[in-house]
Amino acid sequence: MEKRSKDGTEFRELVVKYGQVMGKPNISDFFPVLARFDLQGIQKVMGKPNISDFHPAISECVKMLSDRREGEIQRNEKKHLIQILLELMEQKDIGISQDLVKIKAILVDIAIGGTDTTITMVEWVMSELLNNPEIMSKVQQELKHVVGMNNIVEESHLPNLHYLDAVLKETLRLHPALPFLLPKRPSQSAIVGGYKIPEGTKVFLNVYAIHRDPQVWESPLEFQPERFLSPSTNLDYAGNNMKYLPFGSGRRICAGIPLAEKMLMFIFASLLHSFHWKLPEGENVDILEEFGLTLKKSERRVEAISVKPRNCKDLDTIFPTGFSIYNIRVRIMMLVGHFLSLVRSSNQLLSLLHYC
Ligand code: HEM
Repeated sequence: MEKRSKDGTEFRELVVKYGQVMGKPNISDFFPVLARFDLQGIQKVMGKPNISDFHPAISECVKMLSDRREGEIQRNEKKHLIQILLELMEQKDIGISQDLVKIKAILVDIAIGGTDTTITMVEWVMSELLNNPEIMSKVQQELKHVVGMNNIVEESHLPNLHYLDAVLKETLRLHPALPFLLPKRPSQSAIVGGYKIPEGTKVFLNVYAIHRDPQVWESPLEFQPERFLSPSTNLDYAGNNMKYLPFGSGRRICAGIPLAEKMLMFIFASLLHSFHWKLPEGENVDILEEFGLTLKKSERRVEAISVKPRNCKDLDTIFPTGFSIYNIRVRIMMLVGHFLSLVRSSNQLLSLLHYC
């Protein structure tokens, strides 16, 4: 247990370090001729900026599961994501070539793409709700109506939680987890808006600025979930409307949207259904941002008081009464693992891989 917790902490620090270095402006991107001098020491800090940083952790995971695979399948136990990937690796007729390096790359993509972004969004959503108690109370009213106070939140309730959905969308508008998306490099030169973008240029798209542009958003700096409830707005995460792109757009759009959406809905529906949350008297959550690939809160530790309105055994295990937002970060790692274990059929996974 102690080892797992140490490995988890190291892994999390690695993911954060990776994000910080990837997001740092690098003079070599503007003057590639300087790249070999590594003037800002970015290459040095990063070591080898590729997935080999993650190999020990991922390799150990793949080996552990590969060793246990046979026995578990025979005992008809539930298959794990990695087991399904390993099985796909052995099938030749599925139209996707898998090898261990690709499996590791997929796991690293999931680890980097799926954890820090989700954790960061949990912090922003909770901060906005704590600063806007009347909005939190509306979400709780909706939960009372849709779920009822004698039930626990189930997956089937999620599509009916329209106001919570609007709160998440509004938070992703004001605080997009990846404010410049992921950098792209065009394979051909192109002219965009009159500017020539030479082939191979590193391009960042400033979604943060688009989401706060007064020409396309009314009162853009105000937190107003209602703007996502109007049928005329009709904004989703599919990246079809260029004024709202929290998950990007086009062929490199986030591969984990259904998982991310469901996790955030489930987490907040559960947290707000079972607990009342408030800040100590007279305090506000600071919403200052920290620069990096992921848009983090600069002050992470927010002490919120959670008052449990009723006994809820399952949630007690994951979220004991009186924990702070900071503690949620640790718990999310558990939840991401839990949700990934829901991807059980190779068909589901195959369709995911086709999109990756
Ligand atoms: C709230 C949570 C999340 C947010 C806000 C988010 C956002 C994003 C964004 C903005 C991109 C870049 C898209 C672009 O550059 O056009 C991206 C890429 C990606 N995301 Fe997510 N993501 C989240 C959760 C997840 C999860 C849970 C997974 C998987 C388990 C995931 C997997 C990926 C992958 C693999 C990519 C790279 C896609 C590619 O380059 O083809 N993300 N995400």
